[in-house]
Amino acid sequence: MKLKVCGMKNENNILDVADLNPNYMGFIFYEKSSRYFNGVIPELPESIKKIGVFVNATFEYIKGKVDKHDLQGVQLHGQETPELCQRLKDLDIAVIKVFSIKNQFDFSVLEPYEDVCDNYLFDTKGKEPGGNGYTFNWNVLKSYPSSKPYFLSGGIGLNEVDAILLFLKRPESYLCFGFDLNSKFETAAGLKDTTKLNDFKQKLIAHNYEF
Ligand SMILES: O=C(O)c1ccccc1NCC(=O)[C@H](O)[C@H](O)COP(=O)(O)O
Repeated sequence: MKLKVCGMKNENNILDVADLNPNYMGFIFYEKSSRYFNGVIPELPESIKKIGVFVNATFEYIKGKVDKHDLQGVQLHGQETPELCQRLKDLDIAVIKVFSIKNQFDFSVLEPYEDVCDNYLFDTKGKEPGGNGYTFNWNVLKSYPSSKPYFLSGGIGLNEVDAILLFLKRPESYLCFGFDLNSKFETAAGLKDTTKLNDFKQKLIAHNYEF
């Protein structure tokens, strides 16, 4: 299992979260977000991939942030085209394309992205392009047609652990390779509660899921 902690903002907090050794940390480069990242990312262990989160940004803007912060991947939350994904993939970084879901989803929209991104991330459709803080109907993923591993995201918190354990037993979850955690683990926008994050990880480890 992979753990991604998204919406990091504060340098000391980034280092504290790094001690939990998540597989990915997300930095939001979307100015309208309360988690907008405008700082310097401290040196992190190589095992933690730095992911930049963007919403309908241009190639030039994204590349600028990739170069400046030495990002290993990007997560695209808007209506980014397959062509843009391909250009970003050509930079030799991971491309995660996000699709937002509520109660239903037309999976045919994934088709043009199959060869141009590494993973999908399924988030909750809401007022904001991300960080809405509530879950979507995971039953929708029963008809997931792709063989690409995906992240489950959207409103995941400690209260969701039991539902996650049930979800992971279902056949459609075998391509779920990680969880993206954000607002449910915050004490303030962009400030993560390491105790809660650790509890989440340990609860899954206690059920024999490895990170
Ligand atoms: O978190 C934000 O403020 C945000 C704003 C705009 C685009 C993406 C954003 N977050 C990206 C994420 O990966 C979040 O972790 C994901 O949307 C789930 O957030 P939450 O529902 O708070 O768990």
